[in-house]
Amino acid sequence: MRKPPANIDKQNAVIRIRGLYKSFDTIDVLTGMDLDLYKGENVVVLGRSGSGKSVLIKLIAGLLKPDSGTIRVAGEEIDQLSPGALQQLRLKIGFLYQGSALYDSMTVRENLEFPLVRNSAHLTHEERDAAIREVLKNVGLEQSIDKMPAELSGGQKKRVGIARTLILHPDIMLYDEPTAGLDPVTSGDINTLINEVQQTYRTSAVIITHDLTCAKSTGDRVALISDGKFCVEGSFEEVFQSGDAEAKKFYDYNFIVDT
Ligand SMILES: Nc1ncnc2c1ncn2[C@@H]1O[C@H](COP(=O)(O)OP(=O)(O)OP(=O)(O)O)[C@@H](O)[C@H]1O
Repeated sequence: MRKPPANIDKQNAVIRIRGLYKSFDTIDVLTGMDLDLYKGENVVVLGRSGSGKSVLIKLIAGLLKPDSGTIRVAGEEIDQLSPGALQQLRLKIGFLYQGSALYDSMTVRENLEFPLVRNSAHLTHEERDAAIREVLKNVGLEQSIDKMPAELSGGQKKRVGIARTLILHPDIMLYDEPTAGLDPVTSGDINTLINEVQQTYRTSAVIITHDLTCAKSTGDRVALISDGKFCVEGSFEEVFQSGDAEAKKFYDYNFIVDT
């Protein structure tokens, strides 16, 4: 699948990262990374295992602190924010964790109600119910409202995970390997959903993945990490026709589904 064109505002960077460094003990993970994510844009971040993709999105979400460099999210420099202000900013960010991170002992409805009760306490019971039904409809899972996570397939769990982040209407989505562990057809459905989310909710997104089909299908721009920074970025074709040695290795060992 080819990425449908998006409405991107190049004058408006919702994430701006400059000179980002992050180390753990003796490992230098990010070594001076720069990145802009524009309003309405999906950027796919590719990189080998251990190259720092998850560290990058945890830094963006304020879950880790940088050693140096700046990260501006929605106009705020996150390192400078008080805990309360960071909490407020986080409401603008939807984070889809690799394992979807659903509460196993709660139904789908309860999983979606949880963030609403915590963060939108003013809503009435009826308004909460309407919000849950609307978001489930938008991810194609209205019928599963009373199911337990154990009764759902991997793809359905991802959909509920996406619904749970969307219910707070985030401006920015961070997808951590959204197709990992899914078969190619279900992965294709998730890629389609990521693009629908971009259009319906006007989100900007960072999508980290190893999956080049996902990159090609969902990325308005693709950026490849090597040695702690981006070695090449551009459209999918630009990156993989660039002649960059890391991009070539990445491409040669991937299986791309062309539908
Ligand atoms: N909290 C932490 N403490 C110590 N080291 C960490 C921590 N988080 C990440 N690392 C290290 O940082 C490096 C980058 O990890 P990261 O999870 O970002 O890789 P990744 O590119 O997401 O890999 P994968 O594709 O396998 O998920 C790894 O060497 C990892 O061991």
